[in-house]
Amino acid sequence: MIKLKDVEMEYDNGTKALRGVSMDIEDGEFVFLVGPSGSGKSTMIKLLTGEVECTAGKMMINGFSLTRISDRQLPLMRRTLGIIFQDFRLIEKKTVYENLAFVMRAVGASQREMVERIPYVLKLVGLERKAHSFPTELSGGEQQRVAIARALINNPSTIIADEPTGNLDPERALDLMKLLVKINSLGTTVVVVTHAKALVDRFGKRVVTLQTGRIISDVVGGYVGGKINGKT
Ligand SMILES: Nc1ncnc2c1ncn2[C@@H]1O[C@H](COP(=O)(O)OP(=O)(O)OP(=O)(O)O)[C@@H](O)[C@H]1O
Repeated sequence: MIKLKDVEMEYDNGTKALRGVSMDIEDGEFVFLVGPSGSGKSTMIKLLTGEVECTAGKMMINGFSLTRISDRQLPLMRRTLGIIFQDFRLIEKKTVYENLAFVMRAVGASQREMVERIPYVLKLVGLERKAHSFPTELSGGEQQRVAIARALINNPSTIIADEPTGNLDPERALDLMKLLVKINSLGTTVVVVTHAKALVDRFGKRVVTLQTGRIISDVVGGYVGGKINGKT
């Protein structure tokens, strides 16, 4: 579970990126985080992943209190998260299989666990036939699916995706969102930051809208400035 209480984030130069954000995300929820440029979405992702610390307020992520987390606990908290970046961040000199094995090895998985888990996750994202391809041999949509497979490989309880459809054409973007919905239906909490409002509208999920560092709307099935709960 993710819990934010009166969270503020002020950067060193005095910019207040978040101004008193409170929000709960239950286990198993699917949440879109939307808002105009500069509204604080990336800052929120950085806080959730422990990349930066909030300057006021309280945060709990999957049982860890981020406001007083130790250096020893931070990697353990991060293991509960699978993070999907817009620019994929795959290792180009490794095959798809090796990219995934690398991440499993980092948490001490055995060869046997890898041989079982990697084909399962590749099948889930529809890439079972690309295990031995290199990232440069894949389309943008396929590379993004490898990035999703990598985020899932260590079975995190929460997936956090930062603009995952940013580099994809509309059809691929829709497929990718459907894949995230499928992953969510298998029990993983999913938080997606996106600009793709048209896509968000199609799914009828919870939508949290940020504006100038504040939550201005938190509804199921729509976003502020367009349709809310299916009504205009
Ligand atoms: N490292 C930083 N130092 C100072 N100010 C920052 C820093 N990163 C972001 N900001 C500022 O914080 C505010 C929120 O930025 P943030 O990147 O979180 O917005 P965003 O909603 O993700 O925007 P976009 O959709 O354009 O990516 C902006 O005013 C931005 O200029």
